[in-house]
Amino acid sequence: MGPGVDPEDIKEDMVLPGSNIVVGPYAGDAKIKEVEFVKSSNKVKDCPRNEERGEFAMLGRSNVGKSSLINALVKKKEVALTSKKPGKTQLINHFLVNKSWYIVDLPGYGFANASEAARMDWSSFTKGYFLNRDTLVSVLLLIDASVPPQKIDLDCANWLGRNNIPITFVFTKCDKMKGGKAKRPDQNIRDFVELIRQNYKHQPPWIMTSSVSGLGRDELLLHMSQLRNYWNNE
Ligand SMILES: Nc1nc2c(ncn2[C@@H]2O[C@H](COP(=O)(O)OP(=O)(O)OP(=O)(O)O)[C@@H](O)[C@H]2O)c(=O)[nH]1
Ligand SMILES: [Mg+2]
Repeated sequence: MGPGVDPEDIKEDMVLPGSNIVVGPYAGDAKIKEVEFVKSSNKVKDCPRNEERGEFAMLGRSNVGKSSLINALVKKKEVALTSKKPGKTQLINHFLVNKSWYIVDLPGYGFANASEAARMDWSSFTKGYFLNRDTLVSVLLLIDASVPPQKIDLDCANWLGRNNIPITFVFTKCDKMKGGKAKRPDQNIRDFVELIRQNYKHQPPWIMTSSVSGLGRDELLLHMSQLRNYWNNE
């Protein structure tokens, strides 16, 4: 999994630790020098318009850690607002990085006490975004590694796959090593990757992260740099 790399040429030291991502010729400057909040939109047609700027959308269950991951990537505490209570992010929020590309914080899906109407609303709203946003480089689909694979995440992954929307699985909360009966993150990830393998012809990239320990941060940024450079050169 890496743009511009022939699968036959992959050597072990080209694979980023804690992932299946291969570093290839498109990998480049991954540093974040500056980030600014641009705007919140409640419709796709209100989102910032600039055909040159690729963007990455943070998607995942409510509370999975989307806003926290954005803050970890940009190394700022409160760029994106976070909360213990699900449903914190309600709009499409654009953050401009290095004056050249966007990170997009989206509302989470599937929080337990959302009404049916609110759920329908979520899906038409965000589905519209995915289907109509030409500058989308990749969706980062965040998956909570501290719980076993959830149907709602697999449904979401399958919907994106069917619609040919590029996706990277980003496992979050990999620092959570609770004992007891709960399975550990590494086992949950293995289970999830196996389920994905059955549904995809080509395995999408996946990577382990933690916004608490910083695990996977630099690797994810490097991955995003090669997706971006590939997108820019297409
Ligand atoms: N242990 C641990 N906790 C995390 C991590 N990332 C996020 N959290 C916690 O999970 C909770 C939810 O984080 P958010 O970043 O607000 O989640 P979100 O996906 O943006 O949620 P919504 O905006 O409601 O969709 C917060 O209490 C975070 O502190 C992580 O890597 N490790
Ligand atoms: Mg959020």
